[in-house]
Amino acid sequence: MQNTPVSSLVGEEYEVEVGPVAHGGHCIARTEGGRVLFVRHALPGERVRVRVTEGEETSRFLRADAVEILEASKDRIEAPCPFAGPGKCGGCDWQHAKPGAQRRLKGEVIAEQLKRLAGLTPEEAGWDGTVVPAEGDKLPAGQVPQWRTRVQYAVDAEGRAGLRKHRSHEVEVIDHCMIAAEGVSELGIEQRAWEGMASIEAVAATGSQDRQVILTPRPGARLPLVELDKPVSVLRVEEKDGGVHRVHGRPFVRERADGRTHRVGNGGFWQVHPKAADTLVTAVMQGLLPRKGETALDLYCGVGLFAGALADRLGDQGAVLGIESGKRAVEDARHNLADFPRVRIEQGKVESVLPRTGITDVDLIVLDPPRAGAGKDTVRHLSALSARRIAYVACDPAALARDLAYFREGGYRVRTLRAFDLFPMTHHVECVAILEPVK
Ligand SMILES: C[S@@+](CC[C@H](N)C(=O)[O-])C[C@H]1O[C@@H](n2cnc3c(N)ncnc32)[C@H](O)[C@@H]1O
Repeated sequence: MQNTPVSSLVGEEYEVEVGPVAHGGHCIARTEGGRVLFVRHALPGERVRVRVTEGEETSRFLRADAVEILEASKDRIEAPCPFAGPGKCGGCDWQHAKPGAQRRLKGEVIAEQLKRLAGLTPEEAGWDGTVVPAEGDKLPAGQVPQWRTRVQYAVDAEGRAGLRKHRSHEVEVIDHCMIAAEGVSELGIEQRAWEGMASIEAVAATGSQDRQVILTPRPGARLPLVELDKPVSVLRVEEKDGGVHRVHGRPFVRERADGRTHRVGNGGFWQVHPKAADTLVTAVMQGLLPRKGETALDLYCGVGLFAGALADRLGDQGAVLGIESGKRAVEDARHNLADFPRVRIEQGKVESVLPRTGITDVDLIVLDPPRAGAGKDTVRHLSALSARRIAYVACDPAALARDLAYFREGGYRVRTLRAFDLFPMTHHVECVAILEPVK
């Protein structure tokens, strides 16, 4: 009895010309019959043989991997990582592209999203079209930046650590992740057996020696005795409800950015690239140009990265309100910003807390929402607060472009946009847009 539906096209092969890059780490191609393919492991302009990985006769598009390169792009290189490639680790999308080409591809995706969803050209967005590498990431050919300070490993049924395959629960067992920061690699997660664990997150803080391992056991499994060579704190996560418990050591790590130390507890959010927090604070402050005594909002504030940077610059007469949904992140933000009496952090969702604050005007706004963006209602609310400038920090160019269109309806235009390659080898990219009211 065959499980695969008769109409499945998985495993079918086609020879195709690869078209432009699309959001999500793949390129667009068409079969001779005109069927749209999202092709991974290919580059624009190449001629390749693809094998379908997802899709049926009736699907609007098919997903496929380039399994043979018939005519290669000049941007192609041999993937430096042995675990990258069709059917293997899903963590990196552009291992097979030269670093400069990776940034160009990300730039093309941003430009396409801006055009399609916000009707903006790069010039209209005040963007020079470049995606800038983080300081220190321009390396000689063949070398890969070791930037991932937080790595989420999956564990297979035999207790071996690895990374998930693309759009799959299957684990690609690895002995080393090339993009992991040295502090993460030194923990040797891949060299140990992790029976009974579902996943392991390894964290190497920036600017302190704090290291943390966060274990999620499978239901009923016992925790392994974690004896790593370095002093490492260990947390345990309940798989069913996400509750986090301290096993030993501190329940937080200390991250340095913008000349301050930030406590980040229970595996809460912190920028992953070691240069990201400083890069983004600099871009936001250069865009907002805060003045002494101004008032500001830091929305989706995490442990208070931008709220602290703003409070520092607004001085004793200024005031900052941060809003963050994570309970533990709010506790950390309040701790991190305790030396600023005129900073307040509210816990809850921006969309429900912001209307309750009764705030009717503010000088500056920073928003750094999760991948889904802020959405129409929140943007409409923000547009009515008469802010002199707004900084929008975005990890998803599609959500950014959608929200920029809402801001335009609210009377704001993009003054400048900058893009940073804070996730080398993957398709992810970070943008900072600075908005101001249309005069
Ligand atoms: C991209 S992170 C930014 C954190 C912080 N700005 C930083 O750079 O460290 C987004 C944050 O928004 C929080 N969050 C997600 N949805 C939210 C919502 N609807 N309202 C408030 N906070 C939310 C998450 O818990 C996370 O801390």
